Amino acid sequence: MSQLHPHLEPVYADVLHRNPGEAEFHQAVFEVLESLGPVVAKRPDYVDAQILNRIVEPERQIIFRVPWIDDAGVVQINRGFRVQFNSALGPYKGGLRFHPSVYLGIIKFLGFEQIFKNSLTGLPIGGGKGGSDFDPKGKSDSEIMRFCQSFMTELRTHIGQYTDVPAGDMGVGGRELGYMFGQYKRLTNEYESGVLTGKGITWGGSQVRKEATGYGTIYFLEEVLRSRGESFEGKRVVVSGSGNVAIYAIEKVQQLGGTVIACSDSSGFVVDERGIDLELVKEIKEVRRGRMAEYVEHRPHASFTADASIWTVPCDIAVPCATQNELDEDDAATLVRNGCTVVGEGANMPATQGAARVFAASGIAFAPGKAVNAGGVATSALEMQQNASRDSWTFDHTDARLREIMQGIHDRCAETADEYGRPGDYVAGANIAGFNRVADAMLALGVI
Ligand SMILES: NC(=O)C1=CN([C@@H]2O[C@H](COP(=O)(O)OP(=O)(O)OC[C@H]3O[C@@H](n4cnc5c(N)ncnc54)[C@H](O)[C@@H]3O)[C@@H](O)[C@H]2O)C=CC1
Ligand SMILES: O=C(O)CCC(=O)C(=O)O
Repeated sequence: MSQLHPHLEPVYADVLHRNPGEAEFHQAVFEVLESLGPVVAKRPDYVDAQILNRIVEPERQIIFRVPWIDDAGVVQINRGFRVQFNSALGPYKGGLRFHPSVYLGIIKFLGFEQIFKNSLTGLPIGGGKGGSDFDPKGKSDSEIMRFCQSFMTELRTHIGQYTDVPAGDMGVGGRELGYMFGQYKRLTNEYESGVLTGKGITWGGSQVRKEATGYGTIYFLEEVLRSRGESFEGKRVVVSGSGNVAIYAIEKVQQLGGTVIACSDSSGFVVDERGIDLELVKEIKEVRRGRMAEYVEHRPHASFTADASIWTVPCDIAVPCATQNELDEDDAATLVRNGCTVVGEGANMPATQGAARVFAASGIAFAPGKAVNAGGVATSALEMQQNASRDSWTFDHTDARLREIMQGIHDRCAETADEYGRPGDYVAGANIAGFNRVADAMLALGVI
């Protein structure tokens, strides 16, 4: 707490007191407050209007029962969540996560991050997040469908194109969104395309949404490299994870001339010095829904290592794209020692606070998830635009918009860091630029 500005210490103390046991939420709040000292010093009106105390309290938190019947005919019960965190800039917007680790603290950390991320896009979207402790691993298609239908039966009361627009996150992709949209349509008797994003192309989705978080991550890092007079050409890159974000981050690195030599899943990591065979990863993960260990059965020169850290693999650029707190202080020190010069968070909060401190002290470029991975939600906002105008843009047009948005986010972070006396500090730049836009809107809307 000693690193916080005196106006911010009581805000954080209150968060700890009011949200006991929610470690990830505490971490996400601390990381933002840590950057805001210069802002509160400059803007006493934010302090007077209690903007800080208000922004850390969700506008609404919904927790509900999700009963469903498994293939053996046994009734199962999961818990569903939707945290509608802040709607100063637009309807709540953020994904749904299905993972056994999900509890209120995870959803609140993700929803809190989403406020600033969505603000950074410059688009009219507020912040929210949801999900369930349902574990999709090993479930049949029919079980996934029954779960999604039950989840949506309750969620539908709380969402809508002008209210709250969910999308995918871990464990929620095109298949799950399809089942949820189908159930929403059935319950409401309306084809309200704008209620969910990440939809399939034939039923109201946008080109590039599937690729957007991964591509956007690499477009952001391309700008980081450009600002240092470098490019992806010839760079050795390590990408953790092998899900939606990781797969399309790998694809874009390869298109830009870099070599991704390692990727992972929760069981371990693969190293392929000839470059990861992305078609094989897509086949294993998107089609077979299998494990990364299967990779080496097809590429015997590659290696698979179970239960160890992927960050021991020497690289120029590290892109964590799996999950929160997957890269700790020791991993960060190893990366720096091995010559890594750029780290960009494709996942939400993958670096621990200790890791972030190591990166900051080492002077390497470290760019936070709320800026780097904002391309997913930005393209969701483009999907909402297309739905509202009953339009459908081409892949190239949408991709060009995404690239432009990511360049804008990069420049906004870099310029804000300069303006607040923290040149090169993408963490401070992202937190301050994201916060200021929301704070100004909250001031204008009065005490609500
Ligand atoms: N899907 C999206 O549009 C967006 C996702 N994100 C974030 O990106 C991250 C990944 O999300 P998705 O790719 O959508 O999920 P996903 O469910 O498609 O893939 C997650 C991948 O991470 C792996 N994984 C999980 N825990 C791991 C661990 N401890 N070590 C190594 N691998 C692990 C899984 O095996 C899987 O391959 C999450 O932090 C998510 O919140 C952020 C912005 C948008
Ligand atoms: O596309 C969206 O609405 C949300 C994506 C998301 O969950 C995220 O940015 O973490």
